[in-house]
Formats: sequence, C-alpha cells, structure tokens
Amino acid sequence: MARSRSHLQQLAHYLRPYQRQVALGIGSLMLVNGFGVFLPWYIKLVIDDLSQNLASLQAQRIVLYALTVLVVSSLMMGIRIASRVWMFGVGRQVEFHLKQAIFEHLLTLQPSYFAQQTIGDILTRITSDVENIRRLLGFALLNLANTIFAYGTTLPAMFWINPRLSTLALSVFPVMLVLVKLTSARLQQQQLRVQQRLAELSDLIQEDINGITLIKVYGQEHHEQAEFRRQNQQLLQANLRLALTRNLLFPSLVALVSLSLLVLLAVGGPQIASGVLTIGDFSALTLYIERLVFPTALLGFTITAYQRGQVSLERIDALLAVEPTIQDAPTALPLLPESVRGQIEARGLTFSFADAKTPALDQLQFRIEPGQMVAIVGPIGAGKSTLANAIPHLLEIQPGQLFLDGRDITQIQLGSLRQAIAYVPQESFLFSATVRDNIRYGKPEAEDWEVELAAKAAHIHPEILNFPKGYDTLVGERGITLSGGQRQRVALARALLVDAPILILDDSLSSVDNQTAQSILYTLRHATAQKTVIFIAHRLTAVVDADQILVMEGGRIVQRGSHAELLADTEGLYASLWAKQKLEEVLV
Ligand SMILES: Nc1ncnc2c1ncn2[C@@H]1O[C@H](COP(=O)(O)OP(=O)(O)OP(=O)(O)O)[C@@H](O)[C@H]1O
Repeated sequence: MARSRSHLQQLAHYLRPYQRQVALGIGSLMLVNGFGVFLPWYIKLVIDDLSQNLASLQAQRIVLYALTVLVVSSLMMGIRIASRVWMFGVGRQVEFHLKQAIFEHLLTLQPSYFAQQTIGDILTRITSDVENIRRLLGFALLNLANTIFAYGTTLPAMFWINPRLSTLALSVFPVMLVLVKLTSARLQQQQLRVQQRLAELSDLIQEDINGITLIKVYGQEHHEQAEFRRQNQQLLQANLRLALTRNLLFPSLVALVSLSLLVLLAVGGPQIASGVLTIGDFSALTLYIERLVFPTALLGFTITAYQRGQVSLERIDALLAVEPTIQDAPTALPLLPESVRGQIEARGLTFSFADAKTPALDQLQFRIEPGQMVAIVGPIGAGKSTLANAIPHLLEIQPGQLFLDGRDITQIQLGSLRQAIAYVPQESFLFSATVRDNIRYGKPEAEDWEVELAAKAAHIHPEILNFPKGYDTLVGERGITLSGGQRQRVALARALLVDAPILILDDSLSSVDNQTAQSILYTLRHATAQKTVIFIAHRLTAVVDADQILVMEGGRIVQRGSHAELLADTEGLYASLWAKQKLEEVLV
C-alpha cells in the first residue's frame, strides 16, 4: 500500500506543473462522455418518434434531428481532439523536462559514477524509460479516465432502458477483459523481445563499423555477414510473433462484440414484438454496447502502460536520487583567478578506487612550487593519471591532503578550482565540431588569432592549414579522422588557450614524434614560465629538463629529484627505466 501511495505521489509530483492542462483534458473527457451517452439516447427518442408518428412527420423535423446528431457528433469530435492535445501535451512536456533534468543531473556527477555504469543503461533511462513515463502520463491517464467515464455514464443509461437485457448483453464483456488482459501481457513480452533484438542488432552494426579495418584485415566479412543474418532473422521472428498476436486480438474482440449484439438481438427481438422494448430502446442499447468496445479493448494496454510507467518512474527517480560525491562543500570559497600562484602540495594524499585491494595513491608527500615544471614518471599502473585527476578534484579526495596555494582543495569551489587548471587527459577527446571550436572549447569567446596562437604553441598550426577547410574542418565522427599525434596536439592547443596558471599534461605527447615533442616542451618552458606545469611522460628523454621529477611505483613516490640526481642513484627505479629506454632506442 505504501508503495502504491508513493507511486501516486510520484505521479502527482510530475503532473503538478501541468494541473491546468490535466484539468482541461479530464474535463473535456467528461464532457465528451456526457455527449457520448446523450447521443444514443437522442437517437432512441428520434427512432421512437419516427416509428410512432411516421405518417404525420414533417420533413423539417427530420432535418432538425439530423442536424442535432451532426452538431453533437462534430462537437464530440472537436472536444475529443482537444482532450488528446491537452493530455498528450502533458506527456510530451514531462518528457522534455525529464530528459533535461536527467542530462543536467548527469553533468553534476563525478567521473567515477560513469565508470560504474554502462552507457547502454544510462541511454535506456533517458530514452525508453522517459518514453514510458510519457505514455503513462499521456496515453494511460487519458484512457483510464476515458474508460471510467465511459462505463460510468453508459452503464446507468443501459440499465435505465432495460436492466435484464443489458446484463445479458454485457455478459460477454468479462471474457473480452480476460482476453485483453492475457494478450496485453503477451504483447508486452513480445514487444520487449523486439526491442532487445533491435538493440542487439544496433550494437552489432555499431561494433562492426568501428572494427571495420579489423574485419577486413582478418578476412572475417563472411563471419560477420552470417552473424548479422542470424540476428536479423531473430528480429524478423520476434516481429512476426508480435504481429500475429496483434492480428489475433482485434478480430477476436470484434467477434465477441458480435456475440454481444447477437444476445441483444436474440433476447431483445421478442421483447420488441411483445412491446416491452421499443425499437428506439433496442437501437440505443446497440449503440451503447459499441461505445464500450474501444475503452474495454484499450484497458489492457492502459494497464500495461501504467505498470511499465511505474517501473520507469522508479528507475528514473533512482538515477535522479544519486547524490554527486564531488560537489562544493557548504564552507567552500571561490578562488580569484588572478591571485592563483600555482603552488601544489600533497600531505599524505591517499586515494583508493571502490573495491580496489590497494590504494592507487598511497601517502603521497610532495610540494610543487609556483612556476615549476614537474615531471611524473613510473611504470604503467603506478598511479600517475590518478594523481593528475586528483589535482582538479575529479576524485573524492579527503580534506587535509591536497593543497593549492596553501588552501585545502576540498574547500575551494569546484568551478574556480578547475578554471585555474588546464588539463589534457590521456585520451585526447575531440568533439564532432570544427578544429577551431575544439580548440576554443574552454573559452568559446576566444578570437581567431588566439586560437591560432594556441595551435602554434602546440605545433599543429601548419597541419591545420593543410586540412580541407583549415580551422573550419570538421573533426570527429562527422568529420575527418586525425592521427593520434594530431589529436594530442589539438587537445594541447585547447588547454593552452585557456591560459590557466596550472597546466597538467597526462602523457599528452606520447604519439608525437620525439623531435616535435622536444620543441613543444621547449616552447612550453619558455612561453609558460609563470605557469606550474605538471607533465606525465613515459618517454624519459622528455623529462630531462624538468625542475623536479617524481618517480611513482605502486601508488607511492619512490624517488624524486632532478634528472641528474636520479640517474646518480644507479640502483633506483629511474636509472633502471632510463637504461631500459636507452636499450629500446638502440634496438629500434
Ligand atoms: N576507474 C578506476 N577504477 C578502478 N581502478 C582504477 C581506475 N582507474 C585506475 N585504476 C587503477 O589504479 C591504478 C593506477 O592507475 P593509473 O591510471 O593512475 O596508472 P598510471 O600510472 O597512470 O598508468 P599508465 O602509465 O598506464 O597511464 C591501477 O592499478 C589501475 O588499474
């Protein structure tokens, strides 16, 4: 009971902003049903009048009757359309606002949330689940109200005319209801199966398009073709089964209604003959029976839409209830961009990923002075990227462990902290937009000359000029494909453009040739003398000029110092990494 109450509360919550529209929609449904019950009654009176006074009937009266029927029917049509526009409009409005709310909520969540979810699940919530709620608030609510009004108005009228005959004629309806209920459960399952098959097929197409080179290199076109045929066949089967059930249901309903009419005829006929029932009564009962067919047939679908909508309501509420684990503390204060010096200090910085056995950052102690260029090196999985993510507070950092200019970063408002840091993550992600818009992503108002300056500093300007439309060339899924090195340098230009006092590069030059990487680092060193630069590198030749090198292993800083100091410790990890790379260079 508590559950259903909370569902009703949820529904009320979503409908509250549209009270007026809902009231208008339901009011017009009441009106239309009022007319709906009046019309057969009026026809009954007309028929009785016609059959009793046929001889003396004037043409004018017949025209008046016909006009009344025409006007009432037209009014009903107009009001019914209006009710649908209002009610379906509510569903669409809620759909729009829910999508907006979910997307905005997703943007507030920390990156680790997305690492724990599949993209498919998030997409399903923002598409199918929202759609189910739209159907619940539009289609289901409209039909539920309509069914209640249809039965509520029609049954009294029928029983007023002839209770016994009405009961007999309606005795077929429970069978109809059972049939609809059984079929709608089946239809729902079959519909779900079609959606699953369709999703699988879409996944296959997406994967094959992404892996097209691999398919060709390994000559697996036939294998993929066969797999596609198999899944396409399954989709066809699922669609055929769905169509069969649908095509069985509606003719069966029509047959049952005919049975109802047959009962009416069989029992009502003799009653007309004996004068208990007028022809008008008989006609009205026939029309009333037909009036109930549509709402009854839709009842099963309405219940299904209601149930599915409820499940979706829960799924969406659960998503919206996820609290961001990284957000401004109530006591957090903003940073003034011009006052940031760029000193970064870790005091026992420790961080563990959920379910990890060992911490990814283990009691780190370091201090990076303003304007220093600091390199972080170490074997794969050492914790370098985790440290890079900790500085802009992209991870759930404990208070008292990480400081910017002596201020605890958990006490700095996130927006202003991130404004002070330009970060190039390991994966250089580019949006499906022009090169220019990609570079000025962090500063959309940047002038063209600023974009070009940043591109020059990232040593990508000449290559951009060679693209088909220069800076206006589309990149990403809808545009040209850039090489790994080009992507990295566009991403670097993006970070350089925002001109933040702290620059973090996470292995951002790994796909750039050695000479270009050296030139970029040289430019960075001289053009960004005031900036604190932290760069993670696998290629040790890139770090020799760094003011300080932190060597990480297993989440700890195991060595620190300048290149010369670290090399002097011949037993240390740095010296062994250096020797290994030198050997690799010789071998290559
Ligand atoms: N989202 C995550 N969830 C769980 N564990 C993670 C996650 N990201 C990284 N790790 C783990 O944390 C440890 C440190 O990873 P990190 O990416 O910081 O290493 P790295 O030094 O940057 O490695 P690489 O040189 O390969 O980039 C690794 O053991 C890694 O498997």
